[in-house]
Amino acid sequence: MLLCIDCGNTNTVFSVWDGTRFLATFRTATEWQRTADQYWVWFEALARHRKLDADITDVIVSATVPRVVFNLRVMADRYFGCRPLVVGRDAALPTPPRVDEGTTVGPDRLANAAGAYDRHGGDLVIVDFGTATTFDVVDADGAYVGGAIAPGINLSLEALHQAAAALPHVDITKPQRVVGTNTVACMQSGVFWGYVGLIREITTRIRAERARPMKVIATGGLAPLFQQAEPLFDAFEEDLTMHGLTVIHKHNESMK
Ligand SMILES: Nc1ncnc2c1ncn2[C@@H]1O[C@H](COP(=O)(O)OP(=O)(O)OP(=O)(O)O)[C@@H](O)[C@H]1O
Ligand SMILES: CC(C)(CO)[C@@H](O)C(=O)NCCC(=O)O
Ligand SMILES: [K+]
Repeated sequence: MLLCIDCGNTNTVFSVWDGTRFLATFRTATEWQRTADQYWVWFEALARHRKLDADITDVIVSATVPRVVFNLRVMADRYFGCRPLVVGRDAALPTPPRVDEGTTVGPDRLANAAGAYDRHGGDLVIVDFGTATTFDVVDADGAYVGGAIAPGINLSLEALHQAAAALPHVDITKPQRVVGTNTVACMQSGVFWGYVGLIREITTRIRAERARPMKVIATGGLAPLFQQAEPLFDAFEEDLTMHGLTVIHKHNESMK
């Protein structure tokens, strides 16, 4: 079985893929100091709790935090007896990205592109609501060809709180009104409706710049909240990055 690891700047997610479906998904905060043994103790305890009979033979990693790769490699070697495929380092992609020379595209964006192309074909914009909100553009042949990076929603709210003494910590929600009548409502309005505008503007401009119809695919925990307010996306894929990792793994297997 394949263990897919998506290490974001905020959260690290382990998903076990049996070749047809994901049997289990476990989430933990990303901490670059975590050792191979710590990962394994955490994973093994949850797997046992879920009575997961997972014989992991392969590991694939997307790490937006480069420092975690070393310990994940040690974990794969020590506990699963395998050498992991690391996206952006030793994993071949179904279609290589077309970006400026010397640019290192985030591995999560490359996985998103591979996963979305597999499910929807080409000419896509993927909107991923993580630590950052990323827009990934996928060409007709499945290549990642660029996009946009905006601050993430929780990051924007946190930045307000950090920088302004009178602004509290606030969680995102869809406000009833645009005109807030208290501090929290004002902050939620600014970030929520500001984001609706940001998403609409960037997807509209990408479509215009590329002068062709493009499907907009959303992923990440906060996507449904925005779709509720306005039809911004053509589809929502909960597990897009993970699905992309299985696609990249399969491609590498087929080349052996
Ligand atoms: N209504 C909500 N309010 C606040 N947070 C939410 C809400 N719904 C989902 N979330 C959070 O959104 C996050 C979605 O995770 P996702 O994997 O998309 O990105 P992330 O883990 O935050 O970022 P990264 O992948 O960059 O580490 C989860 O941490 C989840 O708890
Ligand atoms: C933009 C993030 C932080 C989103 O997780 C990640 O994809 C990343 O670190 N990217 C590197 C830069 C780039 O993708 O162009
Ligand atoms: K993510």
